[in-house]
Amino acid sequence: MDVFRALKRFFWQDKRFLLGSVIGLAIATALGLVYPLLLKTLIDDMIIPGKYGGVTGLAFGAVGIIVVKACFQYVHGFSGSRVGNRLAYRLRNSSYEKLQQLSFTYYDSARTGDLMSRLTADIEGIRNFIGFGLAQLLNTFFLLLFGFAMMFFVDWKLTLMVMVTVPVIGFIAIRFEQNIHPVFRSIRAAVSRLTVSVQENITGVRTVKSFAREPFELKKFAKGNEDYRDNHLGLARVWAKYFPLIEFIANLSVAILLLAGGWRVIQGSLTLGELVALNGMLGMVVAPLWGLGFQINNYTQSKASGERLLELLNQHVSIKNADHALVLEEEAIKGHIRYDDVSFRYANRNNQPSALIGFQLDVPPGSVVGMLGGTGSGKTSAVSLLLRAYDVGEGAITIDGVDVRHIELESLRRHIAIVFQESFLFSTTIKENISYGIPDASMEEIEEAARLAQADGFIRELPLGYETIVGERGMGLSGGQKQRIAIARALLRKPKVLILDDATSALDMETEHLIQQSIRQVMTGRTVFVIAHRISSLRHADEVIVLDRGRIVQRGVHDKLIRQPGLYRETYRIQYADRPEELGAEQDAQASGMERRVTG
Ligand SMILES: Nc1ncnc2c1ncn2[C@@H]1O[C@H](COP(=O)(O)OP(=O)(O)OP(=O)(O)O)[C@@H](O)[C@H]1O
Repeated sequence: MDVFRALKRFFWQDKRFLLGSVIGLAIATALGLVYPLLLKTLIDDMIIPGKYGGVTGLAFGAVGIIVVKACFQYVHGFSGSRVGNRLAYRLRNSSYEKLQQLSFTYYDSARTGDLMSRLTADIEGIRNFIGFGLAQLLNTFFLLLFGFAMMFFVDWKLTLMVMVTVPVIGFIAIRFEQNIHPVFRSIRAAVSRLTVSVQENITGVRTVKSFAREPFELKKFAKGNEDYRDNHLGLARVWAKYFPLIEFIANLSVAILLLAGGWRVIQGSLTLGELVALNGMLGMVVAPLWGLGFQINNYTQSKASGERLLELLNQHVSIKNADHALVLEEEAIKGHIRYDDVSFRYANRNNQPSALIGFQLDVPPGSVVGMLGGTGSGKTSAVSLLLRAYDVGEGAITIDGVDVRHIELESLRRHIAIVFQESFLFSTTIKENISYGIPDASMEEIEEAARLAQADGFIRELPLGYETIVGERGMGLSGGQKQRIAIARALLRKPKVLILDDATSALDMETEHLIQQSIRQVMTGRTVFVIAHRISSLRHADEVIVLDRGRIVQRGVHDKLIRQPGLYRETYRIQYADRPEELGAEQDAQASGMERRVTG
């Protein structure tokens, strides 16, 4: 019950409904137990003595009981669904809120399908148990209590005889629970694996098809499906082992009653009505014992679901606000960024070299920093640390002298806009995608941002213009179009710091050049980080950092770097190799100290 104790905060405020559900069912059940007593009265007091006058009254009494019983059943159903649905609602909200709080580190290893199944199937399992299963489990207990109390009242000796089977059934039920719980846990895990595989297959369907890997995917799915089936077969095996045992022992008690009770009726120490009543009551008590397996199932299943949800809800949030964190005010922030001897290693890469080592950088407000380096050299990691996607391992990053760890997260991220390598668009209109960071932006502001990002033109050519729905539910856009929408989204925020992480890689050089000009115009006096593999994206930077395996190996302006041997010059040579005249002219210009713009 520890799991449910831990989940108490989600349903305890509705304890009245929980109680209503339990008490409603308990009273309805207790009323059901009155029928055998009515039968006893009918046989012993009316049929055998031949006094038929009371039969009508008895029938009306039975109808009355049916009506009251139905009312209490309604209370059970109504209260149960209230508590269950409210609990599920709160759990969904809290889990979703937790998903928003969890940091990048968590998502580095989380699987979408698994999270989806926690938020749907697992919550559903808990809703069913708290809403109905719990009341039914308690009802079985009440039924045993009231049932045997009434049987005691009719004939205690006979009742004691049939009761010997109850501890045996109880013992088997407990063993059953112990055996079935791990099976349920693995069923839930198998469902989650299956969901992950379907979700990944759908998301990556283009890759699957273009590599003609459908047979492989089918095989992979079949493996998961087999796993799921085998788990269910395992469940069926446990059922098959315990169910007949419980049924046999339950029926044994009926046989004991018929044998001993029949003998006593013949002897005259028990009336026929009493035997019929005892038989009826025993049937009522034994029936839920058969169902005990189902209820235990329900309980263990929802316990397994609860464990999975608690695992998510109790997940440690590694990046959060420090006590008395400083709120960065729009007017006060200058944007002076410093990396002081920063080293960093990803939590899931303990045995591997650090992503950044001794990273030192001073970025005065209003400057443009370029970053170049091979794949995996640490460029994205360096900028991710600035917005606290992760916290530095050693050293510190400061903005205007304040350690980013002491700045309120929301205000830190409000002033930094990042355009990622892969632009993500939500399944909504282009307009809403651009205004994602500033939901109340005016149409003019949105259009202006799109113009700056060279996106306005193609957006207007779409049949529904800015109202066109894109993303999963909408129409597809080219990589370059998506990048431009993502850049417009960032520019609309007029951030103090703009980070372009290979954000123009899908654009032709001319468009890229136009966007660079816009950015220079919008970001005057503000700080820009440009991560790129193209020299044309970096050549106007105030300082270019060249990274290799997490270390800064070169730094300086374009003019200086093309004269030094190293990655920058190599990249420059490769990219301009097919235009030796430009390379030559460039070098001549350098020699004569002239400035010449290369647009590529
Ligand atoms: N989320 C992550 N979890 C674990 N390791 C990571 C993660 N992101 C990056 N790494 C590793 O950290 C190192 C630096 O990666 P980073 O993404 O910073 O490189 P990069 O220079 O931006 O590369 P690219 O140009 O390919 O984007 C690499 O070894 C990479 O495998």
